Amino acid sequence: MRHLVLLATGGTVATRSRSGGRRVEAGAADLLHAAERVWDLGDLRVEPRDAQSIVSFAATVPDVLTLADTVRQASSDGAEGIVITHGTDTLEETAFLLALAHEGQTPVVLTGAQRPFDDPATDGPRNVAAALRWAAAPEAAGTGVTVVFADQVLPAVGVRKVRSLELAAFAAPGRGPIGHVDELGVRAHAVSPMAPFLPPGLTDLPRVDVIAQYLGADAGAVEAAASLGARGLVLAGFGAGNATPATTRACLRLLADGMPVLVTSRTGEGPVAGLYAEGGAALAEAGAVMAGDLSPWQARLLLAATLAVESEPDRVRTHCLRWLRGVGAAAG
Ligand SMILES: NC(=O)C[C@H](N)C(=O)O
Repeated sequence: MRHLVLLATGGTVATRSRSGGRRVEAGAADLLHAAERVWDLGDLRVEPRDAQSIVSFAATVPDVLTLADTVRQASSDGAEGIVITHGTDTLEETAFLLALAHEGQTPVVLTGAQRPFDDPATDGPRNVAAALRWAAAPEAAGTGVTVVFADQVLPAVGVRKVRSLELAAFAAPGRGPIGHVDELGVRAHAVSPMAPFLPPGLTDLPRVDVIAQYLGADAGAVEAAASLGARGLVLAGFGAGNATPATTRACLRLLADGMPVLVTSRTGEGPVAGLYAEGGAALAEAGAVMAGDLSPWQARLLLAATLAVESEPDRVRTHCLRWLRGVGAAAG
């Protein structure tokens, strides 16, 4: 009988509707009971554990680093699969950070819900049942951190919340789904990439700010980030990775001073490249890292995690590039 751990952290999947708005009230045991009513999980031994009890828009990097340690503990306690229930708002960031920390073959699977626990048509129990099924499947071994939602299995790297209220809330554009779990059972299509490097015991990560690009954006956000002590910047750039002339100039100044800059796209799908003079090409030429198809939010965590293990600018750059190539996000 497979031994799984179900770690509850909160999120809509665990909320009930109250007068002031939704509140996290259901724990891991409640979520497990509800999942057992969807599919017979009798061939699994699932141990419910309450890790946190928050909505995910209130979660912090230290919360996720603590969760990474909880996952390590569950794994060393002998869990053969770990399912984490989580709010959907920042699930893509938690999944990514856990992937940077996760080693070994034990599958770690995140799931959640778009509708509350007490909604008569809630999607939570089916998502949790599917996540447990996937975590127990031999196909999941070695796939690292994945997200199971609305019958799809998605890789941690590249996963994004793409719909605010619809049940199929997540996608991994250009990368997934890597499997499905439904009435037919578990079907795996490919294996998620994994390149962990985050050491245990970290309690926080260095500050990295995301700089949004929009029509006529000036240098203010870049300058503010630097003066607030950011150790690195991520540009949520236009198109294939461009920024306004003012933003580009401000970034070039910081790059010259040794501040690492990662470039992403605000479009939602596809890689970035240094194509335009005085835009992405100028940034790339000055040493900015084109962060492949990563979202600004996942690129921010890649840079922050890198800064936790490297400080010299060239080494930070090389480390990010190697990692991006390793997961197929950047051109080799
Ligand atoms: N569907 C959800 O879980 C959204 C919720 N606000 C959360 O992230 O906790």
